[in-house]
Amino acid sequence: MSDPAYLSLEKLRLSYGSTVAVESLDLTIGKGELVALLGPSGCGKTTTMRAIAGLLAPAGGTIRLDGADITRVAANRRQIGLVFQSYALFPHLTVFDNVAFGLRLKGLKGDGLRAKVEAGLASVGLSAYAARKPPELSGGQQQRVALARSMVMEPKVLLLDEPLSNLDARLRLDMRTELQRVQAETGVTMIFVTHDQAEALALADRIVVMREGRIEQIGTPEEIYNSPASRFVADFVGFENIYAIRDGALHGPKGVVPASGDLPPGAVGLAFRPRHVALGSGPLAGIVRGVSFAGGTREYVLEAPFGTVKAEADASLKAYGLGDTVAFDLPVARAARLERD
Ligand SMILES: Nc1ncnc2c1ncn2[C@@H]1O[C@H](COP(=O)(O)OP(=O)(O)OP(=O)(O)O)[C@@H](O)[C@H]1O
Repeated sequence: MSDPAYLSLEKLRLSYGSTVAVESLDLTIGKGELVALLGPSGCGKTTTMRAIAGLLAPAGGTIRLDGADITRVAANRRQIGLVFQSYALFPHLTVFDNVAFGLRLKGLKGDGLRAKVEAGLASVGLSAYAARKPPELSGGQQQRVALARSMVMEPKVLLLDEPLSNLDARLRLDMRTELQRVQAETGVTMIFVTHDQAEALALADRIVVMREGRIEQIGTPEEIYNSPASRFVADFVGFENIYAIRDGALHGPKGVVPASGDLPPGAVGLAFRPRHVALGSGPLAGIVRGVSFAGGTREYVLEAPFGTVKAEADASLKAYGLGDTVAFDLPVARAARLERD
């Protein structure tokens, strides 16, 4: 990464009238990085993107891009591209003319314009569709046109708001690959917003988890997935069994959890993914209250004295039925340790 502080947000405060949406956000993004803003609805992701784009004036703080303070620079002079859902394509213009639109505004025409548009369409695999109009394209193709339309402007940063949310599962995968390829080929810095942890984990170099207008944790997908710092992040990334540590003991909703192993000093809790639960043997026992087949695995809901436990086992292993009593273990060594609530 050539510039580790290519885009920086410093003590950014964003509000709508008297409603404060983002409190005091500090974030540094490197040139060429692909960063995901991840968090539940209302946590301030879109508001942050709007401020970076220049569509919302900050109530406080500074935004710097490529060495310049752009906090008060107009949106159209920031060299920041947007692929927002609300930025729909022009339905009456061809794909070519949609992609050419911004370039024409900049005064480009003739062969120079044609070459740029063709290269843009080629980069998203849509060269053969130049003469079509958006209503004659699939949702995924339309999204790729929107991506090409932004990319031909050679932005310093490309912002994408929920880029995959309108696509079905198959197209989502294609578009993920497409985004990664475009990013690798052009080296453009990308920030995208999502509330889907799988999307963030699959695409991003770094994930910024947001909660109520603040940053909760920043890390690589591996760090966020394996070592959530707080109960909030653990819950958000699929740790189904989260227990608090109090007075030297692990507590579930209905009582003490007799997990095996020493509790880590300083932690406020432990989080186990369903697959961290060792099923079939161990000092604990639970009654199967739910079972579902998930292809490669079976997922169980167990009723234990300290509360419900979600467990997962390889589908090739012995299957348990509703009402069966199953021995299990919660090995502390497999759990994520939570530093904060
Ligand atoms: N135009 C507005 N006027 C007043 N408050 C707003 C406005 N837009 C957003 N908010 C508030 O600001 C906070 C952050 O909203 P924001 O849209 O940034 O969340 P988000 O994380 O992008 O959510 P989602 O995933 O639902 O899009 C919310 O509490 C929201 O109610």
